Amino acid sequence: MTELLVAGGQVLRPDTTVERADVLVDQDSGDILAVDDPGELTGDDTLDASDGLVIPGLVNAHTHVAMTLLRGYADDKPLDAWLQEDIWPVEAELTPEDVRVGAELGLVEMIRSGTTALSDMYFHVDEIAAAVEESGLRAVLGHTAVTVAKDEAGARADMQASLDTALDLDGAADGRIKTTFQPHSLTTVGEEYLREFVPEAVEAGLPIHLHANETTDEVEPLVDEHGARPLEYADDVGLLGEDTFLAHCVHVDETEIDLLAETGTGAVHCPASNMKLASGMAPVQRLLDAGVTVALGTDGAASNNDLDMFDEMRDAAMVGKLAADDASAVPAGAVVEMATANGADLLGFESGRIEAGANADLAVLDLDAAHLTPAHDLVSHLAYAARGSDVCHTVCDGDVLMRDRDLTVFDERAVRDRASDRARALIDRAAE
Ligand SMILES: N[C@@H](CCSC[C@H]1O[C@@H](n2cnc3c(=O)[nH]cnc32)[C@H](O)[C@@H]1O)C(=O)O
Ligand SMILES: [Zn+2]
Repeated sequence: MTELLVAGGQVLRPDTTVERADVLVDQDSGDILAVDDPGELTGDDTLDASDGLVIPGLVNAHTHVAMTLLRGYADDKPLDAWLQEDIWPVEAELTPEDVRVGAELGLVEMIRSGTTALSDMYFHVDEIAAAVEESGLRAVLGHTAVTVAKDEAGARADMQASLDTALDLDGAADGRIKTTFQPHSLTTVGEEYLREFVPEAVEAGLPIHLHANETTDEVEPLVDEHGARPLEYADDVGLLGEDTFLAHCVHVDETEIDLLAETGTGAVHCPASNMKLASGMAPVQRLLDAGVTVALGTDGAASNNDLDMFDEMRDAAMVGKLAADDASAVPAGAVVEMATANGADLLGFESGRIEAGANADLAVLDLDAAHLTPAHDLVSHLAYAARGSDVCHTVCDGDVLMRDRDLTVFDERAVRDRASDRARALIDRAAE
């Protein structure tokens, strides 16, 4: 057994208190063996956490990781126009190789900013899985199905591809990859396809991930068509339940919040994307008060425009207060839980907590910085003052993926060069 000691630091515990402790990791099983007082534990190798804060690896519970290639390509537009006029035409030109390097770029960015698990929605998923396998990170992947603007055969094939991908890839990369069945949203997948395929996914035991209630444009047509709120319709077609998590949930009313709580459906809040596309402000404190598990996601890099979960925590706390008109809403501890334990719970991973028996997925922040001085409250710093670039070490499944800011996986320079070249060629192709 090879044991790694994360030594000399302060540690964020599952109850969001911080204490001086060492963390012992079993690198073979990828689990945390023990958390104990400084100096009590010994290991074969040491990761120096002095001047550091050891936190669970952050969980990005909703993203489109390969969209890094479109970062800064189309800004300052609302969701519908942004997707239809800019994003979808370019995505139609994406090759498997593009998706591979876009994913690699996003995963590099995640490792650099202390994210160790992601939930992704995209296509050419084999390429994303290969990149995740190489990265050492943990991920929930899936093929996203869209049926609007497709003939019946094309629509059914896309839904079937979502089912097949989820069944085939589950458990890949030694169990670091899990999967979800992914209808894109309640307005981009037709009712007949949901009624046909959702029961199959549930029967197969597949978790489900989709976009829901992101903009008012997604709510009103459904209310007109079904005479019910979107999440009542989602419940009617069998989409809600403990194995489902919904991205966004911006425009949800009290009935829908209760429905999420009653069915145990999770919500992934994406504050930066919601602000940038002017989608609206999710009622996060009301969701939390109702007992809904709320996690955090960056969404794709084209609507954020980075994959830094520290920004997301800060944005969630800020816009949560504004939405509730209450400065005590969505406090620091709540956003830290959203970005760690809640995300892990929705994704179905034993991570998100620094405790014996949990996955050894963690990040160490260097606290020796002007913007983190003084240190009245390190949980406050995590939510409001820290940045992804403060992360000095990242560990996932017991493996050190970044040590002293040097990546041990990927040739970062080569990934960035290839991503820049492919992004440029992609935009040129789309313009032809
Ligand atoms: N475009 C493909 C499949 C969709 S993959 C997932 C999609 O979600 C898109 N996406 C990214 N951010 C958002 C968002 O905030 N809301 C809805 N879709 C988004 C993303 O660009 C990507 O096209 C098809 O038509 O078959
Ligand atoms: Zn999205």
